[in-house]
Amino acid sequence: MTATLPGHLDHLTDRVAALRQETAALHAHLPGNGLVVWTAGNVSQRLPGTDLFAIKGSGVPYDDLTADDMVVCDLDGRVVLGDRAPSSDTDAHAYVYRHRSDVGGQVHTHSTYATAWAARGEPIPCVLTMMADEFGGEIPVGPFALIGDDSIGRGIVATLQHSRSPAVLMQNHGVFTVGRTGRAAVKAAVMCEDVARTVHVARQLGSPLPIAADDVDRLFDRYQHAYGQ
Ligand SMILES: O=C(CO)[C@@H](O)[C@H](O)COP(=O)(O)O
Repeated sequence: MTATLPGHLDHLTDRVAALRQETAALHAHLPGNGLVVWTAGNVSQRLPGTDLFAIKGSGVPYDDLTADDMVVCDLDGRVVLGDRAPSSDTDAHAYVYRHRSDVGGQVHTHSTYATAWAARGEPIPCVLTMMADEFGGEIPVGPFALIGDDSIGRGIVATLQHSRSPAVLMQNHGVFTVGRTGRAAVKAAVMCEDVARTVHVARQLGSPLPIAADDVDRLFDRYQHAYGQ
């Protein structure tokens, strides 16, 4: 239990407080979009330019989440601030932050449709323009990994190395997403569930049509670089 930052990190006090507040607030999007039940899932965010990140305390109900329930850890997963035991996935998130300097936020959910694909170990094929836009191809499947150490993180990093997708379906487990910010990772988790559901329904009706690889590239490029304001 550490109620204040260690002395050498004193200068980060205000930024860490803001990070904990923002990370707590992002969690509301998970039950809000039907991506989790009870205490499943978590969000983390890196404090930019530092070796720190904030993550949900383990097993804390979403209704009760406040900034004080966000545990601040270093990139080895050691707690530097917080009264709670950190998320079961802390070592996994830490591994991803250590190996992906471009990642500023991560989300984990057990959202129903995407997790049903994970249970079968089947990637979601790129058959929707929205998938090309956000994921740049299929949503890949990572290996089965036990919970509690960095095994999940290793699977995430290894799988996403060969993909433009910010989401990976960890086999028999669920969805893990990465983003430049926590908000971007939340968006990827919301969109992952949406396309998982649509492609599932399409498969009940027939055979979804793949999108040609060069069209996937064009769609991805437009959405990533020209879409929006
Ligand atoms: O599935 C897992 C473990 O990967 C978690 O999502 C749990 O469902 C929630 O764990 P905490 O973050 O509350 O420890």
